[in-house]
Amino acid sequence: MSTAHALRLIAESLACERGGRLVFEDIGFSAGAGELVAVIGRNGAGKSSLLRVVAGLVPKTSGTLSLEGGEAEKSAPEHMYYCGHSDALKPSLSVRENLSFWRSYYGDIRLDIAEALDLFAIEHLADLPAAYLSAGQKRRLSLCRLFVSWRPVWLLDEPTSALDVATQARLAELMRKHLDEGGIILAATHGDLGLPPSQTLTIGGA
Ligand SMILES: Nc1ncnc2c1ncn2[C@@H]1O[C@H](COP(=O)(O)OP(=O)(O)OP(=O)(O)O)[C@@H](O)[C@H]1O
Repeated sequence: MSTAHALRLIAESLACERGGRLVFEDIGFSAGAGELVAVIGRNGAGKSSLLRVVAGLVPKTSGTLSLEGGEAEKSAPEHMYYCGHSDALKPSLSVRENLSFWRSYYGDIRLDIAEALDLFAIEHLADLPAAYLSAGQKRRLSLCRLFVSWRPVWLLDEPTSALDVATQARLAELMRKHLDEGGIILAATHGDLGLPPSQTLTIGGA
């Protein structure tokens, strides 16, 4: 956790093609520890694609990406959590089992399962199969993953979608805490994240 204070995520002249079509080009940013970058733009502009490129899930067509100040033995994506539109839950596993899976997958254990579920007030749902959760409950569970293990860079794709107003405020509070601890957040959004971004990156000319 201590290395995070020297962290800097730098992207230069990034371009991305999907399905043989150029989605964006010449995208750059530099985000240091404690910074929130809001990624904005119209539907289909490439916000999700950018987050997926940064996470190493989609190849960049050109440009450079680097993470300075990370742990030498880890790759850049190993410093990152990617929370996409789909909540990445296994429907037949219980809420607790889903979170346990991610906790052992990510390592660097931080909170226990009950503590993490409690952050988003879903501890009472721990034994329910994920398939039975409402959309907002699924999103809450997906966000709990951020807290079971420590990863300094959070890539959040419309993190407030499906969340009620109180839970959006809770997420903003927890994002603030992560930034105060030296984390970096890139969040694609069409709305208000509940805390002011350090910088705004517009994809596709909005
Ligand atoms: N797997 C894929 N294969 C081909 N094209 C894709 C693929 N995924 C996304 N695209 C295309 O890439 C473009 C950018 O999509 P992306 O999801 O990154 O946009 P976005 O800015 O996040 O949109 P939204 O605001 O609607 O979520 C779209 O035109 C989309 O159709």
